[in-house]
Amino acid sequence: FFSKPRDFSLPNSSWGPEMMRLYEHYNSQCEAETEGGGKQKGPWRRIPSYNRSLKRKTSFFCVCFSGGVYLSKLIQSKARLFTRSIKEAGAAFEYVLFDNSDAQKCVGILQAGHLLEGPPGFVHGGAIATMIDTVTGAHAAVLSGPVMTANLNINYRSPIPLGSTVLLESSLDKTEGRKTFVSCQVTSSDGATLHTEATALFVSISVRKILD
Ligand SMILES: CCCCC/C=C\C/C=C\C/C=C\C/C=C\CCCC(=O)SCCNC(=O)CCNC(=O)[C@H](O)C(C)(C)COP(=O)(O)OP(=O)(O)OC[C@H]1O[C@@H](n2cnc3c(N)ncnc32)[C@H](O)[C@@H]1OP(=O)(O)O
Repeated sequence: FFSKPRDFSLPNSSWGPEMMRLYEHYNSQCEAETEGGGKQKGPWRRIPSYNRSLKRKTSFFCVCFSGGVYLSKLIQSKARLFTRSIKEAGAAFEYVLFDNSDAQKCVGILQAGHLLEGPPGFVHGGAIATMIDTVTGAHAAVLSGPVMTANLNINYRSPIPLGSTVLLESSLDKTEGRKTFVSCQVTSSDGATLHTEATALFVSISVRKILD
């Protein structure tokens, strides 16, 4: 029943204690206290959830060759960001991203819901890849503006139990012209278990070129 864009990165009733603990840990560092007792910007910044609001124009190609204006418009009007497409709170991807521009790092806190099952009791590898793409992609976009994933290389080290909360940490490796290289580690919420490691390459794009 949401007619307006909503910020999905804020706590809801499905968030468990570990999700809340990590959220508070980073959120409390979004503001720092000055010597005079006032408030100033802290090292971390919460990234509000991205709500798709682009309207594409219907091209001549769409009208004539790919299902017509109706299908094209219908699909576009229903389009939603994949990771925010399941409405039941806690059922799939519950996550929040924080960015630290001085450290050139971005973290994602993920609580993996029951619809993300792969092997019985564990999170699907594609869902893990989706979240790595999301955290590294948002990080690259913060650093370099509009980008697309050109390469994503993942090593799955230990399975992620369904329902658990994990931390995804993205670090900038280097930028070279239009290319932004980042690395990502997925660990258990206490940092004791390394679940997944990845490297990713993002290439800067012209949004106008893609939409046209
Ligand atoms: C409408 C788009 C809006 C974009 C909005 C952006 C940000 C929005 C903000 C926040 C969003 C928040 C959350 C979003 C959530 C998650 C992010 C999801 C991201 C994705 O899920 S996105 C979908 C999957 N993604 C694709 O669907 C890409 C298909 N692909 C292409 O669209 C082209 O392939 C492209 C554009 C990548 C490059 O094409 P191009 O023509 O612009 O550039 P070109 O080919 O010349 O490459 C330039 C230099 O990159 C090197 N290079 C290229 N590819 C390489 C590779 N694979 N390995 C090693 N090097 C590579 C070349 O070797 C050259 O290097 P050099 O300059 O040194 O010669």
